[in-house]
Amino acid sequence: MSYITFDSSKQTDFVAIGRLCIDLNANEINRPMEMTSTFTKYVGGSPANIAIGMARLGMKTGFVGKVANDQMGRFITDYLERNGISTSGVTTDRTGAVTGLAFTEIKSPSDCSILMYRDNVADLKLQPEEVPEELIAGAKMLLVSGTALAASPSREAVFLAIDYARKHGVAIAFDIDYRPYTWSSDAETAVYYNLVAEKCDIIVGTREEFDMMERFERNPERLDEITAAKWFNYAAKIVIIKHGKEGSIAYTKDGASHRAVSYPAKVVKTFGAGDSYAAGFLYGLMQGWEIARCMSFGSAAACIVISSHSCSDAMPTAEQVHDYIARCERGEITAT
Ligand SMILES: Nc1ncnc2c1ncn2[C@@H]1O[C@H](COP(=O)(O)OP(=O)(O)OP(=O)(O)O)[C@@H](O)[C@H]1O
Ligand SMILES: O=C(O)C[C@@H](O)[C@H](O)C(=O)CO
Repeated sequence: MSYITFDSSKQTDFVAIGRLCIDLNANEINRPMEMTSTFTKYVGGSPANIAIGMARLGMKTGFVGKVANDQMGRFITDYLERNGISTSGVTTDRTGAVTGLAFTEIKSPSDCSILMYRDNVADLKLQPEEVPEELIAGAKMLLVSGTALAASPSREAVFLAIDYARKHGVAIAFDIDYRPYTWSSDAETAVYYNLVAEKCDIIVGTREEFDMMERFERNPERLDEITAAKWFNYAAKIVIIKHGKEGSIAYTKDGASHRAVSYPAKVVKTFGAGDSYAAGFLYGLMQGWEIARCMSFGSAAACIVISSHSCSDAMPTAEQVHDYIARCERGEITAT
């Protein structure tokens, strides 16, 4: 059953809006960051990771965002272009803003954390007038990432992008992407996330991220089905709640639900799971696959990324994901 309609006449498959940042992943793993001295630099930012994932899977992809007017900004735009992602919607900040940095700490495969430097970042200075209506209008799907709502003018740019998408029949996916360090008030966070979620066809988040959005509502046992039911009263057709190694649950507007277990993985670090899962799932939807197959594909894509040192660089091709699933089915991959 197809829950989302994609306009096949559109020239671009996927456009994401939000932050373009840099990951600095500690090379000395299995120790605290205080004891590391070298890092490897990758393009980062959740929506950037997802867009790179979609491009790696063969989707014609574009990006709407803002980069710093420095070497990091140029590193990012060069990387996007080398990965076949249109940067026509990427503008350069001229105010001296900087590139958001995510220092990642890998204390153990299951104990990872991210230290984010996000003061005066260029990505939150994206202006509404810098959102290209024609790029969004020509896409099958727009991805909105929640952290872009953390400050003006980026916040207003996102709402305008959503309006463009709805005006032009573009499917809208919302990856909640809640990063507490970027927000100043719980109430402000919940309000803006809810205002966006009401307009989206697909909503993806962890149980904790939905808890943040529901902080003023009655769902004391945090039941996933109660969470999902709310959004079907708005624009949502699919609501996905991710549960880490325990897998994920997808609810659809027709009342069905689909559980997906995770695949085994030789985990290097846990972060990047959500972005690769989102890319794999959304790719599957765009192929017209059943929900369960989309979830499995996303789950396998996540395993490939969490088994790697990077997020963006490790985003897999479709062939790699299919191969990973086949190897798991043959029992060739065991979890560590
Ligand atoms: N340790 C793991 N082993 C195997 N699969 C995993 C593991 N952790 C996550 N996954 C897969 O990735 C999916 C998304 O992971 P998770 O629920 O951690 O999202 P997230 O918190 O958004 O990820 P991130 O850490 O990137 O923010 C899970 O539903 C599961 O399929
Ligand atoms: O989203 C961020 O700003 C951090 C990411 O770049 C990092 O790769 C990660 O945490 C992915 O989940």
